[in-house]
Amino acid sequence: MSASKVLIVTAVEAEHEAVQRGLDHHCGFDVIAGGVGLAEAAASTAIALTKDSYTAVVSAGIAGGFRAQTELGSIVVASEIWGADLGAETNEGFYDLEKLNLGCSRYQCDPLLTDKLCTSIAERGLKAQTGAILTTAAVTGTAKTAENLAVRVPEAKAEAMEGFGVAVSAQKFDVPVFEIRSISNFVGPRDRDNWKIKEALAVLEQASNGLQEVF
Ligand SMILES: O=C(O)c1cccc(C(=O)CC[C@H]2O[C@@H](n3cnc4c(=O)[nH]cnc43)[C@H](O)[C@@H]2O)c1
Repeated sequence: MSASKVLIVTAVEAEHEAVQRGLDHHCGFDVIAGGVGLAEAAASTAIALTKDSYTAVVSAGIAGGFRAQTELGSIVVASEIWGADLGAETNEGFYDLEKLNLGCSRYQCDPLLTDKLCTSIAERGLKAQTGAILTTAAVTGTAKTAENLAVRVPEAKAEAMEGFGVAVSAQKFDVPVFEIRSISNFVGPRDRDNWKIKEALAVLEQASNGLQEVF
């Protein structure tokens, strides 16, 4: 069986450093800060995948949690990665790419490895759960938008800005994709002053250590 080599893609340098600190050994893991947003993440992931071959790709970073579903400082491991903005707004509601017959707007993550990853993270004393992670072009800033997303995707646990971009590039290279997010804030009215970024980065560091048991 070939040795595993995992590409971990964060958005910003602070997340990149947190993931690096969490890995006891870096062999078998390449960590890059791919940039903020779906486009940057997709391009950075694709470039990395042309330069080396990987057995898995992981989108990792902080995220907003849906208030009824998560706690600040907890971890969400994606069972599904949604491109939540991809589609059309209509008088009858939001039509995703599947409904428009224009392509794929969500990726399923391998359930066995997703569950193993969630267990490995929980064994480190962290609160961890699996669920859908939405990728949005912007950080939700109102209660109405948060409600609309939660109604449209009841299984949504978290919202971030890169996962679907990482997933699209991974899929084009036929590499399994995963996403792990530490919850820094709640999805809803913009409350930037109460984001717990430092705490979420510390949790991301601890959770990253769990990657070594799974991959
Ligand atoms: O609104 C601000 O002033 C502000 C200040 C610092 C950071 C931001 C961001 O937009 C961070 C986006 C960045 O972090 C991830 N993230 C974290 N929480 C959320 C969220 O609730 N919704 C979407 N993305 C989130 C995201 O993946 C980006 O990498 C804003």
